[in-house]
Amino acid sequence: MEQKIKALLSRIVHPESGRNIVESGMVEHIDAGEGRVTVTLRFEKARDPFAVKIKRQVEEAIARELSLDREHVAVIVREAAPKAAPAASQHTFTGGIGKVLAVASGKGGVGKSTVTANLALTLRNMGYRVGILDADIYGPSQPKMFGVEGYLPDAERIDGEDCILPADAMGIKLMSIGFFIKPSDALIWRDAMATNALRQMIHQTKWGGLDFLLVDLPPGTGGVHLAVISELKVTGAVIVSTPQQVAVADVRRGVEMFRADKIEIPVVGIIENMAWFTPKELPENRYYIFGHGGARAFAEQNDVPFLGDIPIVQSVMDGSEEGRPAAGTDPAVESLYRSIAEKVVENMAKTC
Ligand SMILES: Nc1ncnc2c1ncn2[C@@H]1O[C@H](COP(=O)(O)OP(=O)(O)OP(=O)(O)O)[C@@H](O)[C@H]1O
Repeated sequence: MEQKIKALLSRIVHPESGRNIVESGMVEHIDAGEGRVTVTLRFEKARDPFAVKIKRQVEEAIARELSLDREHVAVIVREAAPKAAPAASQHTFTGGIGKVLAVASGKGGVGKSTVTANLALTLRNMGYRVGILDADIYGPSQPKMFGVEGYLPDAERIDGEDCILPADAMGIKLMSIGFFIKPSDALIWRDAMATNALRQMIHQTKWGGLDFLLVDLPPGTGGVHLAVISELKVTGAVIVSTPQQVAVADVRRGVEMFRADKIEIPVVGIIENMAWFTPKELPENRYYIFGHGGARAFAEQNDVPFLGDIPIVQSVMDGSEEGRPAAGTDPAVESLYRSIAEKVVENMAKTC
């Protein structure tokens, strides 16, 4: 039985090495019997970006070929310990990236990922070449925003270097930490593990030529922010806030983080999201549920440009659910984002 399993696993190839997983010694152990199979795979790299894909391929192949239920096939993934520091001479595919715009927020749930997706699509529709790096390790939502959740990145070899292919999300090159981990993994990830994977995603993704790379950061300030800042030359940052969040210390801390000594990343502006609500039947009415004007005042007091406000709109929420950002489908939302995107381009040209 073990030989039979080995034979079928030898058809599975690691996209980066190009060698089959049996030949390259990745199949550490096979335990077969009583209608159950357990396979232990060993990956040389910590957080190998292809571990999820290969694990799934192994499960599918065994279940299919041996006519077993999927729950009777267990694949254990073992990985090498993460390396403490990156290789100094690491090759990078970031050379064609023009400007890097970090999108940050003081707290979670304010719509930072939604704003990133809509802003990226607007820039794309204005004719720019755009990429998104979804670095929100605690809840990577860009794959869902663009309806590419099932995407499993493949590898390609260019000039002797391995690169990972990003998803094509409505003409935007999208690389997300969500392509490599299960949603249930996200919460238990520690910054150190995430940093290692992020570093690979930044440098190994085949970005090609981009005018803008938008980075969807986790909420708050932390290790991932520092990792992104140290691996990528971030040209500017945008802060997303809701009216009730705007005056609080978290937003100020966000601004201070980018402006800190030795970091010195210009804050391109602040966007107020969920600024008001207009019911469909009363299109002239605006209800400022969470307060009014706070972001503008904060911007003035802290010498940060105010980029604009976005109301609570059903189409924005539906767009995120359906994998089609509203800035590409709802003309009212499109025009709000257009005005914000123009200011972003202008402010980046001026200050970055
Ligand atoms: N302007 C808006 N109108 C209506 N719904 C919105 C708007 N902005 C965001 N939402 C909805 O609010 C929810 C949270 O948005 P999102 O996931 O973008 O927040 P986030 O700040 O990125 O959160 P996280 O902390 O998980 O990273 C989503 O359901 C989204 O569809």
